[in-house]
Amino acid sequence: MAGSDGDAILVEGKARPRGRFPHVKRAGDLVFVSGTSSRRPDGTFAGASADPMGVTDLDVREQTRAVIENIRDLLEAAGGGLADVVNVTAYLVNMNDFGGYNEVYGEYFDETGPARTTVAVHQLPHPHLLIEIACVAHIPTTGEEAGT
Ligand SMILES: N/C(=C\C=C\C(=O)O)C(=O)O
Repeated sequence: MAGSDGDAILVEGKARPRGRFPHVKRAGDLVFVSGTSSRRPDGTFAGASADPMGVTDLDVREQTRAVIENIRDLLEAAGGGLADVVNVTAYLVNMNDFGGYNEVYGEYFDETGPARTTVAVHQLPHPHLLIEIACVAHIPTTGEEAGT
């Protein structure tokens, strides 16, 4: 954990938030994960490349996998994991990517897993992004967090 102010956590080794918000915020036994992309700590994106002419190659499957793996890391910093996720909100810039996204999603979660909502949005905070996911996890506190 890079920093923690009360129940707000910035996770060391992960891409820094692009604004003044934490990666993760705990509220009681619920842990809220900020919208997360496939961004790496160096600012590049898994599932996105561009040639010198600016022609892009964007892969929703690779981006979806990287997003979920990033979320896994954030949840582990909060003492939990993907199995604790109870709600997912996924933002796609193009519903034509739904199939690829849904396929990779199904490798991580099934009908016993979190509730899910998927919507298309006009834009995400970088033109190479096809997907961003925010989620909520149920991770009961152990008491150690409060120093008890
Ligand atoms: N969650 C937000 C941006 C995330 C960007 C990223 O993970 O690359 C936000 O601006 O609210």
